[in-house]
Amino acid sequence: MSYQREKQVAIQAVTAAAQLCEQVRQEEGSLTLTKPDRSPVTVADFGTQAVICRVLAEAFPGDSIVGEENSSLLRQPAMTQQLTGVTHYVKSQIAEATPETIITWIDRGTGQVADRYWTLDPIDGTKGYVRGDNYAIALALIEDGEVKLGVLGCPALPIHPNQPDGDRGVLFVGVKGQGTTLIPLAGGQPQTIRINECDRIESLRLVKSVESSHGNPELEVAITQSLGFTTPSLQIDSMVKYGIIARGEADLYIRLPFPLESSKRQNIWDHAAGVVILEEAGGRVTDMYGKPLDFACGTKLFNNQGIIASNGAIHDAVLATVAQEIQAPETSQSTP
Ligand SMILES: Nc1ncnc2c1ncn2[C@@H]1O[C@H](COP(=O)(O)O)[C@@H](O)[C@H]1OP(=O)(O)O
Ligand SMILES: [Mg+2]
Ligand SMILES: [Mg+2]
Ligand SMILES: [Mg+2]
Repeated sequence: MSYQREKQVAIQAVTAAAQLCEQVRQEEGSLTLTKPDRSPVTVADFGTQAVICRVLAEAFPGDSIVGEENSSLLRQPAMTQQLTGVTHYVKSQIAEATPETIITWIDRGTGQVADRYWTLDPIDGTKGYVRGDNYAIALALIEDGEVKLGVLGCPALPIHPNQPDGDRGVLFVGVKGQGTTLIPLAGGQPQTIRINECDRIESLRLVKSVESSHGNPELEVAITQSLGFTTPSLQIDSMVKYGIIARGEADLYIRLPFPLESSKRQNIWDHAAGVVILEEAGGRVTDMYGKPLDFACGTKLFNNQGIIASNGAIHDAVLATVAQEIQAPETSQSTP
């Protein structure tokens, strides 16, 4: 299958969502609400899920969508003002939107994992978004447990890695068997991207989270030291990290549980789009034991622990080092 129509619809949906997110960030004062699990969510997370689910539902009415958000917080009587805010921004993208249709569209994203389904993180890296830094809108299509298409909208990412103060706003688009392209969010020619082919250890670079509570940073640093990395790491929020490796700006992203034996598992929407984007650019993604990620078992990666995403060439060496380091008790229990 060429996935041509899926790709075109996903790009259209993510581009509209990126415009919404940037409009909210420019116009809103206080952005953050708190979900029952204490994690942050904003008017833009809800607006983005509404817009993307609406576009997908129109184009592919039979497809299930598994998204991060649902409307339960927004439907509470105390949230009327926030729902009005979401409606205002969604209307900029879809003129006929009403509070009622928006609730329906958001909850269109509470579907089940199926033989064919979409997974959506309307804003990945909400903390980065609120801080004014990087974030990603992440949409992926999965068939038979394999990611076939991934689109990552990265509105705050510089288009050219060597021009950090230049124009921003990038779409990464990966299609199984067809490679990965980078397209400026404002429009322009798709450009095929590849991972960094250089395997000189001293030039290799880790890309890591800004938020230290999201992984096991001391162990992650111990692994890169053991591998011999000397180039300072990049720090960037969200799944943008996958795109950064896919275009050769960094070589490795490690996300390990804390503590190591934690039963917590990663959400499918936090990785699916990044996996196909990086693999189609020449990279490799597995769990910390080298197993492929299993997107067929539910909303979380229940069959996988930890994530290793790399330029491919160093992957086996990284897995061997991870295996060594996780057996060293003094690093495995370190505080993040
Ligand atoms: N306390 C947490 N533990 C693990 N993951 C988290 C936590 N809080 C947020 N996340 C998720 O981690 C990812 C971003 O982390 P990072 O930028 O450090 O890579 C996002 O998917 C984010 O969810 P969200 O999509 O709600 O932003
Ligand atoms: Mg969240
Ligand atoms: Mg996320
Ligand atoms: Mg999110």
